[in-house]
Amino acid sequence: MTTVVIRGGRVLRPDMTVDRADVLVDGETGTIRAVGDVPAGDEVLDATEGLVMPGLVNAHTHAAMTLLRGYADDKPLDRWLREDIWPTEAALEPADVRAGTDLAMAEMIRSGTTAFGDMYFYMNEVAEAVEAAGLKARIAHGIVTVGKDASAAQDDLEEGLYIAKSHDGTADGRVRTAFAPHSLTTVSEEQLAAFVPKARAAGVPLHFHANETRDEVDPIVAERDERPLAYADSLDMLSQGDFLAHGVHLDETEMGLLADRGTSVVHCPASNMKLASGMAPVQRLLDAGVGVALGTDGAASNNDLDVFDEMRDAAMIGKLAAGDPAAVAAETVVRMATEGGNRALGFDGGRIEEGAAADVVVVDFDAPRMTPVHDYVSHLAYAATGSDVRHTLVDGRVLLRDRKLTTLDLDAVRERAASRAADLVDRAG
Ligand SMILES: CSC[C@H]1O[C@@H](n2cnc3c(O)ncnc32)[C@H](O)[C@@H]1O
Ligand SMILES: [Zn+2]
Repeated sequence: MTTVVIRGGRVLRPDMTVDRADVLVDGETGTIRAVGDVPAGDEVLDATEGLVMPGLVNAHTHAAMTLLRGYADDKPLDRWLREDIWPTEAALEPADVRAGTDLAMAEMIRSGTTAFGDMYFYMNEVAEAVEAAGLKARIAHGIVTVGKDASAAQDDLEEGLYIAKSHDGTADGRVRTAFAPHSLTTVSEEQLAAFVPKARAAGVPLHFHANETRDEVDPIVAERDERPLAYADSLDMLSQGDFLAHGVHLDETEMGLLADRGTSVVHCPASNMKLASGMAPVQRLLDAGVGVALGTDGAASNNDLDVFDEMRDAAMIGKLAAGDPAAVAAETVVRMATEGGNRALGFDGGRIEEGAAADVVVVDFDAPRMTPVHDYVSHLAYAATGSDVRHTLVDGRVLLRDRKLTTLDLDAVRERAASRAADLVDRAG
């Protein structure tokens, strides 16, 4: 099957207008061949009462944390990580990560995500899982050296570099990589100074958590008498193509630095709310010219991987943070979830137009929740959920057809994930 016609629906154009059009995608080249009156294809997908739009991008997650969904809730970040998450993750095995990642991808494909940014452990398994499921991902081994002896820390840093070098461009270019020190407080200055240049030499971007909580920012300022992103910049950690997660507590100078350097911020509104980390200054970031994408963060701090929810949350909390209902408007969050995510991860999706990557979803507009339709973009931002997604395609390949996964066996994936999660929690004691 090389060409697919998506027939009978409306199309969300790059300028955010909507009109009646069919779309022809080419599974050989992975691109959109035509939009409008299109010739016949090898396969037809029905889009009646649907909207054809660019696939959503979940630009910051820890996919296999689906195994820890609902395991520990209602604590602030630092206590949640130290008391619950890190002790349990210490018992992770490679097969857990495969099972949790498969579950995450099933959830993401079903809710219209076509690419994700992942930072976790056992990333050889993640690369294999992404290749098999057909999604796109920029993956990275997450490096935490705090609390480790010198040799274990060195191994962790080397593993981060090895994963970045060995998987980049695999799966026909669907798997890309990054170098991912977990944060500015969990990897030391000496280690960052030694390894960031190696990542630069390897030509991979950086992905790290930054400015997430006051408890993380204040000690950096107290110890160094400089803001976290000034410190990161001094270590060459802010470049074009790099992306940092959260960016909640930022001052104007840091926002200017991000804009100047071309570093994206992945806004994670649900995780920031659940952990009470704070309200990111999203409209101010956009006004400063910073690229902003959306991420769910891991399923343990969200607790789902639905980027539609993230759009709605981003719009709602963005207005609250700005004290302005016009801030972070519907069109803005749709752009953040599509173009912004692709830009942050360095993929070429995000537009329904001839020649663009065929990362495409069809969203049903026939649910009571979506009726009437005065404004399609309004519904995408404020009313739709992942359960409204009918079809998902990546590089022109159908991964969800009429709500049924084509590359993952959902029952088997759920069963394996539930069983590995139970064993993991037992092992962790
Ligand atoms: C070293 S792999 C990634 C690491 O990050 C942890 N994590 C999950 N959510 C967050 C968050 O919001 N801030 C910081 N770190 C987070 C995850 O459990 C892994 O240990
Ligand atoms: Zn995270």
